[in-house]
Amino acid sequence: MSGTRGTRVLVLNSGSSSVKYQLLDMGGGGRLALGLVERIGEQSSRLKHTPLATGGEAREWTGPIADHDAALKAVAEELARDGLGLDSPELAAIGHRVVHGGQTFTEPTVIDEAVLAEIERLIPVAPLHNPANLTGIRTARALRPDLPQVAVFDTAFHTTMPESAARYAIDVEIADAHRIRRYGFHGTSHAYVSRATAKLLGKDPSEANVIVLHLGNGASASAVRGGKCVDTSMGLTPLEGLVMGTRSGDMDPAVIFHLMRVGKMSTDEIDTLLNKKSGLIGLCGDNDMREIRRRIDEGDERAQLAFDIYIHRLKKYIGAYCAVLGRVDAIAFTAGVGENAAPVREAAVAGLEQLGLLLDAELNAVRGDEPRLISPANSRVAVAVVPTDEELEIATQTYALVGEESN
Ligand SMILES: Nc1ncnc2c1ncn2[C@@H]1O[C@H](COP(=O)(O)OP(=O)(O)O)[C@@H](O)[C@H]1O
Ligand SMILES: CC(=O)OP(=O)(O)O
Ligand SMILES: [Mg+2]
Repeated sequence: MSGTRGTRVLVLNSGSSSVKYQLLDMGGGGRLALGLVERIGEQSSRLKHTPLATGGEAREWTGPIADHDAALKAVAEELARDGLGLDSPELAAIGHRVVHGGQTFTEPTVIDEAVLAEIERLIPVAPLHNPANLTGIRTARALRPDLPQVAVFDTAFHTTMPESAARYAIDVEIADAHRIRRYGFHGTSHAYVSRATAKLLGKDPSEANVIVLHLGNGASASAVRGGKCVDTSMGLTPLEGLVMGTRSGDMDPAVIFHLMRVGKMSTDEIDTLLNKKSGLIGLCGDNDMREIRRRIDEGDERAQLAFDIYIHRLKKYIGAYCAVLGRVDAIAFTAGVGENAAPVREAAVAGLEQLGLLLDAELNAVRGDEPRLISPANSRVAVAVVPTDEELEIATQTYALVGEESN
């Protein structure tokens, strides 16, 4: 069976309300198709599918897509229209992004019932993500029960964090009994981007110290020393750290007791408040950085305040990780905001000359899909924009594992 397997890998990156996907030929054919389903669960769900293999035009439609199961079936239909359907014998495996792997999963893992049960057990510590990941896996398994399905965990890259960074300063027995520690997320992106940044500097990853700022809807920073993560901003769950689209990031935990005792809010209400109604959307009503910048240009003070709080937090993490690493070779901006929002990069680095960080305004304004430097030659620390590619990284890890297993 394995000898007849093809070389294609379908990657599914299921977010809380979206699915990003890519079909790649790992035998040298590159990307065959990619796309995105967003606003799942709303009336105006949107699917955008780009059939790269056939050189066809991107197809786009909007309409209600109820859940991740329906989203994946819609994706399968689009792929089938291009002759790239999930029934293809050329498909070697399906790779899934899984956000929380706890301490159990430190490597890409072929999914079986026991793996599914563990991902399900971890739902309380990734409430926005693991349920969507599970639905994606179950639907994909139903469509192709014969194919290996591989989970690639966001948490895996962060398992090298020393105990001094991974532990909270709480009672050790209680922490261990409940497996409370800092796991970190977006690890596939931090791994890919830190390596790509080293390459941009002409260094081997084992020689480069890099701060990666992954700024998407969820956002996290990591300190990577010689290719290994030594600290990251997310913790037990993807709620800690930076200000995000809808999540608060760092806060005095006593805010929660106060909301319970004085605000009379329930645990679930507070959970929803901090995960879905905080961050940029809580501060100004918008979580899309494009919209926030547009409002700032019109003089909107709430949008300006949200932006300032977002930048203040980001700066604190840059400073902290300079201290953690001691020597920093580069800072890399990535993900939707990091790759596209020049004003965010400019504001985050402004005033950090003492830390060796300079920005070239003209380079910062250039748009592009390739990794690029945005600092002048005399900047002691290089500042870079390095587009992430979680799907490619997941495909690479999936194919390596499936190839290994079939030998
Ligand atoms: N041109 C742009 N300028 C500013 N922000 C942008 C731009 N394009 C995308 N973004 C931001 O990127 C975010 C999505 O980033 P992405 O990495 O795709 O997030 P996720 O994977 O978490 O859904 C959007 O919410 C938006 O704020
Ligand atoms: C872990 C996490 O926050 O992921 P995302 O940015 O996709 O929401
Ligand atoms: Mg993302």
